Amino acid sequence: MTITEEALQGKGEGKSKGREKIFTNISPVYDVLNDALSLGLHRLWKRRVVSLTECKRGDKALDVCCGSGDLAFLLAKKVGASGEVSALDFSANMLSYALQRSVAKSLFQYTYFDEKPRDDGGGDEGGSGTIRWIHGDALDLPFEDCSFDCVTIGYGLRNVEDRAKCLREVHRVLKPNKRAVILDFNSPKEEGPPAARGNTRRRAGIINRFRNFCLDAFVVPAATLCGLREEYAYLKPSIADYPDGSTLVTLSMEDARFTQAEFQEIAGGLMGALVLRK
Ligand SMILES: C/C(=C\Cc1cc(O)c2ccccc2c1O)CCC[C@H](C)CCC[C@H](C)CCCC(C)C
Ligand SMILES: C[S@@+](CC[C@H](N)C(=O)[O-])C[C@H]1O[C@@H](n2cnc3c(N)ncnc32)[C@H](O)[C@@H]1O
Repeated sequence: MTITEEALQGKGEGKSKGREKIFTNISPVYDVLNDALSLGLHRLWKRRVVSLTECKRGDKALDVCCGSGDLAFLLAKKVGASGEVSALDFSANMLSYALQRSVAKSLFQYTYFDEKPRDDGGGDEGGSGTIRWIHGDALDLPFEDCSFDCVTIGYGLRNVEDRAKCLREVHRVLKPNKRAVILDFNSPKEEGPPAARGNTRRRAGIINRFRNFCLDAFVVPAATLCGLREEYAYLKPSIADYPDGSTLVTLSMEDARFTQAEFQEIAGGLMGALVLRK
């Protein structure tokens, strides 16, 4: 069974182990390939996610499926020194890269700026908030109910074994009337009566075909050069298996009991942000 087959069709523990293996294997090149293959645009998409959270200085933020920490670092700037970020992932390797980046960032701040850390307007005078890196499972968050002022998931909901359970956990740990924002690839569905949905179906087809062309022509070949063909080949079927925006909205409201849910397309429809309020 290939690593993709294990991750998508494995039974129980096997599926989870298969997915963990993918992210552990890609962790050394994850950031570099994301920057190269999205021409750095993924950073803008993540900034958009953090601004959609409405989180502010002094808040307590949670980044689930944090990986190498992109969203956690952005949240730390946003909440400032008086705030706090918890960043959780089930891959120890990904977390070790996040920690290395965290150390490098704090060294850089003090090495190049002899005065207090530069405030780029995102955080307090005193720089970024503290980040707690936690080795844990998105399906069983180790936090009390109503712990956080905002929650983010960047390219994680598609990868967890039980998306509804993950959404319920996010709802549980979020404070009332606060926001969770979930970023991932957009996977518009092309079915539906042709007459009623001509343009929508056509646009969905264009988005899906363009994305899959990029995955086949650039992403997987580049990953193959790094010896990670299988791991990146997982992207296409995992995106195809991911619900479209309206289905994610329905799942968030009806199963996870969010009071508000909205799906916002990003990057011309290639990506999407699910914006939820408890
Ligand atoms: C940050 C991005 C993807 C994160 C990501 C998520 C996963 O589930 C993976 C699973 C297995 C391996 C890797 C990942 C993974 O990296 C999005 C940007 C990086 C993408 C790899 C590049 C996608 C390119 C788009 C299809 C086309 C972009 C066109 C743009 C105009 C440049
Ligand atoms: C594509 S990476 C996203 C990393 C980061 N959020 C970003 O935006 O770049 C997906 C991450 O989800 C983590 N992950 C997948 N399933 C998980 C689970 N059940 N619990 C915790 N982390 C999980 C993986 O280990 C991986 O680091």
